[in-house]
Amino acid sequence: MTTNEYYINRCINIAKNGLGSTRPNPTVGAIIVHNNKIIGEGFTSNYGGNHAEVNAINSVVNKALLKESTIYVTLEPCSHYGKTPPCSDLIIKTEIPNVVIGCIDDNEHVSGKGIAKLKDAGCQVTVGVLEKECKNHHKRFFTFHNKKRPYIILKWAETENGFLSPEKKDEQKPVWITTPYSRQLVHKWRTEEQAILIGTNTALDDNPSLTVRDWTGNNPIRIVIDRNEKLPKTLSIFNNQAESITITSKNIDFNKPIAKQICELLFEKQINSVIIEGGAKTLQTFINENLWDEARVFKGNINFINGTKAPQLSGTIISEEKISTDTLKIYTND
Ligand SMILES: NC(=O)C1=CN([C@@H]2O[C@H](COP(=O)(O)OP(=O)(O)OC[C@H]3O[C@@H](n4cnc5c(N)ncnc54)[C@H](OP(=O)(O)O)[C@@H]3O)[C@@H](O)[C@H]2O)C=CC1
Ligand SMILES: Nc1c(N[C@@H]2O[C@H](COP(=O)(O)O)[C@@H](O)[C@H]2O)[nH]c(=O)[nH]c1=O
Ligand SMILES: [Zn+2]
Repeated sequence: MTTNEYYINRCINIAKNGLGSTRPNPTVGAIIVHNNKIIGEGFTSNYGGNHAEVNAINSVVNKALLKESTIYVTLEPCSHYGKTPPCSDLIIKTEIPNVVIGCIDDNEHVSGKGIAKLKDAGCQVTVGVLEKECKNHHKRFFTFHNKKRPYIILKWAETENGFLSPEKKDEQKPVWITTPYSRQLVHKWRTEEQAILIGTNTALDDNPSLTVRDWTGNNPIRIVIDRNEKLPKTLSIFNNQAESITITSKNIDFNKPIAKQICELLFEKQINSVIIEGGAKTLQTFINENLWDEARVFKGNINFINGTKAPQLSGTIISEEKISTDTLKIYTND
């Protein structure tokens, strides 16, 4: 790893602290280095707050050192007035001479303009350090801007013999296939996404609340498919712990492919990521319409004799790990 890569990698790690609280804005990480020493760090504040560069610059105790420093940042510094003034202007004003950038911001308001501004002011700018890793870190933001839809994560838990739920259930709650450790990880994931979506049968059969209880962070917006508006408002998904949106035949046409229409609806609502937690029909609908980016599939070590079969998916496995007695495989769609 080169020195530049080492520092950009640090920016990515710092940025992860802001995942889920800056939405729909990207969660950027920035550090300031003077003579091979990190003198400032920052990540994007909650939506509407400071950008990462501002937080990093503010955190430097001896501001006189800025004139001899390098600022590292995962995404091109902004050049436009949004909720805050342009970061490229601040870098120029504070006279930081060197700027190292992970990837270009292809949002039409920025798209190279931040870099041009910095260069025009005489800054030494290096672009594309750990570009792939930075683009991956900003995957929600890039998918939203380039594909005009949210980043879509499919998630389910299946038994060793491939079932999501048993044929018969006595109670209106989930039958747990995975261990509490995996469930805690799922709650962490919920904090990282702007929305969570389930199908009608899951809402009725499991009565899930879809909130974050085993981790600290924001609850996602809960979205449920309810073609005929038959779901009782007493279900936990409609409680006041988080926002809920219902997708009915009033806002989409159920005679046409629905995943595409749901994506359009979420794009209109500025939702840049969604985790789809089932059931089988809903997950398979998004797979069949090829509207998914990542699938996180748990296999627990129990079996059901019969029941709802797990979805069928083909993708590339990018990681496989053991979580207690569960196996978690992550697929990407490429
Ligand atoms: N192990 C796990 O990870 C999970 C397990 N589950 C289990 O899965 C079971 C539910 O799965 P499943 O029955 O497949 O149900 P879903 O939750 O996917 O709901 C499917 C229903 O949604 C409505 N819908 C209408 N159009 C569509 C469409 N095009 N695509 C999808 N849904 C549409 C339909 O209801 P209508 O006909 O009324 O309009 C349909 O029957 C439950 O028993 C639950 O316990 C659920 C989530 C995760
Ligand atoms: N059964 C099962 C899962 N079920 C999923 O979790 C939802 C329950 O959410 P909540 O009410 O917030 O706890 C449920 O409706 C379904 O989407 N998830 C898993 O990781 N492992 C499991 O074994
Ligand atoms: Zn900015």
